[in-house]
Amino acid sequence: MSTNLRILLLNGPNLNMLGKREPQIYGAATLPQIVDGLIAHAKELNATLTHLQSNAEHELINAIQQSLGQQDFIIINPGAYTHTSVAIRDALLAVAIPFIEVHLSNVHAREEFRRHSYLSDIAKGVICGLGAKGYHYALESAVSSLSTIPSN
Ligand SMILES: O=C1C[C@@](O)(C(=O)O)C[C@@H](O)[C@@H]1O
Repeated sequence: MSTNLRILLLNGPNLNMLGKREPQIYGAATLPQIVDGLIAHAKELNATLTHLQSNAEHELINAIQQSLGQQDFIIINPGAYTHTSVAIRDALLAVAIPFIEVHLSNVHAREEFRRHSYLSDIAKGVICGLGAKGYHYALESAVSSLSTIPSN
């Protein structure tokens, strides 16, 4: 397996409130607990995981832009920006880094407005409704897809 795959994990608005925020929907784990588990998992898979959570759309966009040439894959839970942000879609299209969209909750089993995503049709894949495990499945999928790309 190749080494040093670089994966950027982005979490959007209100995901810093995990653990306190509607735990019946989003679970009891805090974001630091989830991220620590993912960093450890990434290490086992010979990947480096960098994380940013932001409540500000422009910070997420800046992080996506700065990923060009620096990151091999993006795992993103855009939070509510999923349903509103043409700008995050455009940033992901601009850098053309493959990404997986993750949601803790099953957005299709909730309010109607959560069913539309500005990102899903350009994502490599979408995982929703599986709680924090969804991030781990995304990580495994990212590493396995990157590891099958032949290197020179
Ligand atoms: O903030 C969030 C979290 C979410 O992305 C999820 O992880 O289930 C689903 C979004 O609809 C919501 O706005």
